[in-house]
Amino acid sequence: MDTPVVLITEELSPATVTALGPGTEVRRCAGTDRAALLEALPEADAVLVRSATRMDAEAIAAGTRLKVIGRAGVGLDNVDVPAATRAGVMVVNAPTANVVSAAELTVGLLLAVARNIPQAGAALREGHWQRSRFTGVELSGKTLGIIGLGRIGTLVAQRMRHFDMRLLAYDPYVQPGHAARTGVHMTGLDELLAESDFLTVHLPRMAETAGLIGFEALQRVKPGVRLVNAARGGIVDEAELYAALKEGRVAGAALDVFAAEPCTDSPLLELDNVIATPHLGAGTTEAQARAGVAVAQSVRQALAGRCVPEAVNLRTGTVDGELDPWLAFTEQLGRLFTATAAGLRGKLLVKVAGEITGHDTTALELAALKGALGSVVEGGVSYVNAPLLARERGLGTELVTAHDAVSHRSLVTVSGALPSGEVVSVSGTLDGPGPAGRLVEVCGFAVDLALGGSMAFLRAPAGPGLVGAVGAALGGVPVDALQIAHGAPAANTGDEVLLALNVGRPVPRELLDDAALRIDATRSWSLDRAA
Ligand SMILES: NC(=O)c1ccc[n+]([C@@H]2O[C@H](COP(=O)([O-])OP(=O)(O)OC[C@H]3O[C@@H](n4cnc5c(N)ncnc54)[C@H](O)[C@@H]3O)[C@@H](O)[C@H]2O)c1
Ligand SMILES: O=C(O)[C@H](O)COP(=O)(O)O
Repeated sequence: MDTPVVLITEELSPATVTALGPGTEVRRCAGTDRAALLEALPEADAVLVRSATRMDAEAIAAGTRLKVIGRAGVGLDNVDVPAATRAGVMVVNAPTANVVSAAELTVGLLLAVARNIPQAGAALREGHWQRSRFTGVELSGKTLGIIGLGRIGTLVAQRMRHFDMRLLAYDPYVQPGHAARTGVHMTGLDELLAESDFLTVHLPRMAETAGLIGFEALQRVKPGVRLVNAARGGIVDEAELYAALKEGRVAGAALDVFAAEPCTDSPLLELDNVIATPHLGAGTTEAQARAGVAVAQSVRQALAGRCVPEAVNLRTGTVDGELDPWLAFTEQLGRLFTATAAGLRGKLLVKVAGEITGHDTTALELAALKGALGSVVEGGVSYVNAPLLARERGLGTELVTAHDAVSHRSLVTVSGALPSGEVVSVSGTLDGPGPAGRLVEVCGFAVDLALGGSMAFLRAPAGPGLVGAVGAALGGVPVDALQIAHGAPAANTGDEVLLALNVGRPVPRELLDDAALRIDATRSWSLDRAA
């Protein structure tokens, strides 16, 4: 396999590259240079971005080899996650890496806007010792209205409690118990706006929140309120804020984020009662190291073809290391299922039994689906888009678990019913000899063959001379193992047997047809080595 190319499009901590390890080729381009980005993406297996690189549908489509987009930070408003999902590209972020830094910056901005610290410092540098001009207000005893009580909002609340502030929050999605534990009183937005001396915004930017603090909200604020936004630009309407600041209804604003970034020419920057920072919330050595390393580790896993449970567009639980080999194995079973069923209809049932059920096996359902769809869907199937592709084809999936795997320590079975009602199933286990895992059942026939590489199967009436006839038909195809399998006791396999073969190279269709003809096979199929 070629060394995967990881494209880094923004300034990331040096620890990020170290965490990517030696098995990747790191390339760089400026994510804000659209032409350079679109030119570099077709050769990238992974792209690492922060908030300034627009990974929209066009950029994702340009990344024809792309397997993963790593966002070294929280916000994903610059990544078109649905477009990535459709393209089978995993999206990973580092949702907690910079929250403490963002909360600490918010505390700094609250203090700065209360005490005019940047303005006073700038005046002093210009030679003006002006004490009364920069008289501020205390935080103690005032009410802080927190809009969005998620990770950062909560950290801000925890910190501002120690400034003796009364804490209100508006967040319709937060459980009252959580707020109470943080010492915050939940209110409606109107009440919060009317009562707060300071407002701080900690929402994601999305359709519902864009412009939330606009004309109407700013009409309802307590006169003289001071506002901090270190979340996302555009949640506070900049033109309306400008008007409110000019009027004095809002006494001051501290802004770390802007609707369009970089932003150096906003009229807001001309106002004395506005202080501003250039999107510095995550700008600490610690946050950058944490975000870069977390995302690099996820990217490595994704490039190794593993499930990354932290991926935002992946439907799975935690994946224990012990489950890793079962993922690839179950994918193989999924491929064999499709070859055996000669199609996919209705529902794919994934049964996991035995010791591995001690782990969260949700990912095995995805693995089976990925394998089952892989050979029949054009354009690449990944853990990410497999559920979507299945839904589009009307294919359902169900995972069932059982403690007891009967004669194996652990067993995975992938099965489904054909329109005729016939049930197709394939079962295998990783227990026992051989690294590839063993195929132990095919449609009720008990086999014991290595699963992997190329295989061929013929279902035919029992009788003498089967092996010789098949051997003669396959001619020069090297046969590593051949078994005549009989139906398991409870299986409805009639008087038929299954000839199952491990072969050294794919069996050409015409040779398999010839073999089938010679033994009156009712069905024959093959599985080629996975690409
Ligand atoms: N300035 C920076 O550098 C910086 C750094 C980190 C994060 N951020 C931004 O800060 C914001 C908050 O980050 P977080 O990690 O706390 O996110 P989070 O998801 O933990 O919290 C967001 C909260 O907003 C609430 N919410 C969503 N829609 C709402 C609505 N319509 N009304 C009220 N509440 C609503 C959610 O219930 C959630 O509790 C994000 O936009 C993130 O991108 C900025
Ligand atoms: O969403 C985030 O993580 C912050 O806004 C930080 O963005 P940045 O990585 O571009 O600094």
